[in-house]
Amino acid sequence: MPSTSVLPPTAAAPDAPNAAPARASAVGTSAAADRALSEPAASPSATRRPVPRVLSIAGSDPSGGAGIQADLKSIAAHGGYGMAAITALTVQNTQGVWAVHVPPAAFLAQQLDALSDDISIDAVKIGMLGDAEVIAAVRSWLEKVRPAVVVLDPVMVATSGDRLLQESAEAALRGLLPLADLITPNLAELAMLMDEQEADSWPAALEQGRRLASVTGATILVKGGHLDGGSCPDALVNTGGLLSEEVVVLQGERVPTRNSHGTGCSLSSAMATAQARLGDWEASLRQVKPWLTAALQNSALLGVGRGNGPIHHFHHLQPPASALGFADILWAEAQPDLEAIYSLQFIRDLTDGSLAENQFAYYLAQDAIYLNGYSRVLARASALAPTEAGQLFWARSAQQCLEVESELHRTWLSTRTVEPGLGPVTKSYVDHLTAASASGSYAVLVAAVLPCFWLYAEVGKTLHAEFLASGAPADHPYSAWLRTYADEDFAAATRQAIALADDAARRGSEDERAAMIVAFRQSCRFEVEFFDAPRHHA
Ligand SMILES: Nc1ncnc2c1ncn2[C@@H]1O[C@H](COP(=O)(O)OP(=O)(O)O)[C@@H](O)[C@H]1O
Ligand SMILES: Cc1ncc(COP(=O)(O)OP(=O)(O)O)c(N)n1
Repeated sequence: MPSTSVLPPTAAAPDAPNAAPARASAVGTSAAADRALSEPAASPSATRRPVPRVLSIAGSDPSGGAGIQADLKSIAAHGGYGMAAITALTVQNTQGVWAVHVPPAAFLAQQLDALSDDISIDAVKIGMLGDAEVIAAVRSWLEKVRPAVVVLDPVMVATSGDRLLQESAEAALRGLLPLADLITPNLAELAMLMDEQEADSWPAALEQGRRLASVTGATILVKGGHLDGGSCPDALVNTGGLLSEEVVVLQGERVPTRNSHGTGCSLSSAMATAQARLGDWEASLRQVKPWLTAALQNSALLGVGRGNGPIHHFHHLQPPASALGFADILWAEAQPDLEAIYSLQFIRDLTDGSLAENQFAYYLAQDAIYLNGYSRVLARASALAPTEAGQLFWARSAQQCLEVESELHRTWLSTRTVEPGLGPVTKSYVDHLTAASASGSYAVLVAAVLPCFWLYAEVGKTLHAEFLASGAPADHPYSAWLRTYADEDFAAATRQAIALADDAARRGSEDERAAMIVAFRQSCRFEVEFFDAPRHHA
């Protein structure tokens, strides 16, 4: 920990108007390098507040995972009072950024002045800036109103690959760096700020971080999110003696999830808030990193979007994932696909009875082919099951599949004319299940076969309820089929399959559980495609 004797006096009294000490103006000046010693930014005692007032100057992400929206959640999750001045509006969801609109910089300047004229700001987090004019507006405000904690996340390109800062503004962003106390670049941003190649290893990243710390005088948070491998370290680097050592590394495990949308935004605003409360960067990172890891671990519970989903900022207000069954996590993962199924034309037409007969016939024929392959895979699950109850359940289910297949041919398909061929979606789905059965992992196999029980039962229950709610019209062409969805035996079998998956997850390793989620998600995706296939291939 830094001794208080090396720390300078307070930059601004907690309730006094924000003061504006002189700051170095460009990267690479010796004044900038000296700053860490002469005026290390966070002046602990004065900035420590039970509920710090934290301003985020960043872009808006309407999907709520990154930008201002993530910052406000992150600030609140760390006990701060959040404020937001919006630099840019994005058209964005979990799959990418589709457009960016940057309002006039003068309007942002007005917002910033209105805030600092009225409110003592304990910490500022700066995120997406968009263009050079916005950077200039933020810069002149920072030079005027110098909050005690300034965290700069040099947002340039989203994980999706979309640009969030005009290329022509990169030099202006470099010029802003010495005004920050903490800079939180990811590996690509770190390389760009140093005008060097991206680091290909953790030691190389730390070296690059050290160079950036030395030219800016700021503390650098080097992030390991984009590294390969099972670990995910972060490090604080300061060459001016602000930390207990020049480089302080915090090890961390990599969470096997693709829900990493907004991790950088959330981390930087959490650090700004924690620093305003604790006045110590190391203590702040020690508090923030485990929170972020848990927010990633619990992200599946949110079930937001079909791409890189957001993290769960308020996971600590809910039972932790470990207290929930693994099946709850799988169910959260399935929600986007379930929603996709309900919005399919095939499902809507089947429910209201307007579905073309050839599409229904194609669906039935593919179902029969699928059930045959599915039966073989269930038989394999029976062979691998660790308990007799599991062995019996999967064997019985395999047999029932063959019985339903033969019933389909005897009744539903006997009066219809359909091409008997194996459709592309059916083939891909069965191939995926067969690959899971060849993986040798019972847990992965059970996760792969589960959506066919679970999503089908859920969709069936909903469709049947809608059919009854519409008065169960006698002339509905698919009424007999919709009534089959009410089968209580299938619902009971589904409950048992879920319980067996839960049990398999409990017995499996961490890696196996991660592989279960991947296999389950893939099958959920195939469930959507299976219902959509008649529209394309009938
Ligand atoms: N899969 C993961 N598991 C654990 N921590 C992660 C994971 N992905 C990112 N992080 C953490 O999220 C934070 C943001 O890191 P990073 O992804 O490198 O930045 P950015 O979001 O700006 O691209 C860092 O603290 C990093 O360690
Ligand atoms: C409005 C907005 N600001 C920043 C980002 C980038 O967020 P970040 O946390 O750096 O990382 P990803 O979300 O790209 O993983 C954004 N997307 N939108």
